[in-house]
Amino acid sequence: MINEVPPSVDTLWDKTEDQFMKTFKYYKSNKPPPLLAEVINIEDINNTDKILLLTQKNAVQEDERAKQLGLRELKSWQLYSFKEHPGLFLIRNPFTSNGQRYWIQKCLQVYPRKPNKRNIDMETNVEDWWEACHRHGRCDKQLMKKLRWTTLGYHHNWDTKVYSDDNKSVFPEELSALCDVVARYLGYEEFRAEAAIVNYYHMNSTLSAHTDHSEVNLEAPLFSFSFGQSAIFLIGGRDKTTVPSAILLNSGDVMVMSKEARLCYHAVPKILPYAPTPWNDEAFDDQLDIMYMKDTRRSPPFKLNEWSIFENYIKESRINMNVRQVLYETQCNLKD
Ligand SMILES: O=C(O)CCC(=O)C(=O)O
Ligand SMILES: [Fe+2]
Repeated sequence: MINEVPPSVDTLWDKTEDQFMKTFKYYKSNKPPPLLAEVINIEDINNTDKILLLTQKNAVQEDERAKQLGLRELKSWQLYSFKEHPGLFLIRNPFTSNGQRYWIQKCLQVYPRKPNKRNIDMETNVEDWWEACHRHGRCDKQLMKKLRWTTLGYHHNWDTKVYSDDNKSVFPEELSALCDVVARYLGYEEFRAEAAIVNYYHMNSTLSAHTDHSEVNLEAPLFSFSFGQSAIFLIGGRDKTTVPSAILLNSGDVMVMSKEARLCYHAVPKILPYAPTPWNDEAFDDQLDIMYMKDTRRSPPFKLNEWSIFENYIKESRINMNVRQVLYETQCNLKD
């Protein structure tokens, strides 16, 4: 009788190895730069059999808020799913040019204001970061580069990873409406935007492997909006032994992590320049009749002639708005 060969130490090691980290390092590298042939790019879908176009134009119900939020008609949206990642969806840039400008402006001029929390709070107590960056007609590049995140609604606690009813501010109405439109499009009628992290990336920034599990309700989807330069987004499995897929996220793209994908490891190992400038394509003054843009309560009126200062930022940066529901629909706060 032939003895079965016991699994070698090598094979055991392979199974438990941090495959995620290996892939992360590969894409993060500058010398040599990574090859992009394996990266899933929805702008080049003929090149991949890993995604499916799901859009059913006839079945889509329009939402009258879409235009006000800088979104195109819902029937023109392209929705993709990923064969290897159940629950992961990507809507290819559903924003108009003015829509992109509007959200970029909100993320720079409005969301990083107190009482929202920011990484820079450790070293400065400026009320209004964007204003401080542009005081006296100058541009403080050093302060500008320092902002890496700001949190909205229930503030993410980076140390304890636990949300608290005592640590939240009002969630921006327009961002909640944006998520509501996207959530309904996907059949999530009950979704409530309650917490967001706005991430600011420069060309050399990365975001390491993590899962987002602080929310009480992990059954609700997570909505991720990307603007500016592109990112290689990695998504793997529930632990780091799965080799992750690499997906290119471009300006305007909306990624939705639901069900299984909501629990999976993900990361951003690389920011890549994005040659098109969709925020310029058809941005005209006469399209600025967007209701939320006229909302002057929390943000100054949107002025097109100011766009150049936002453009200077976004042509060398990426912004990601990462929005979550924290509670179950039956809860009003964490203590319920
Ligand atoms: O920047 C991204 O695309 C992902 C951000 C993210 O995963 C997070 O904020 O938890
Ligand atoms: Fe995340």
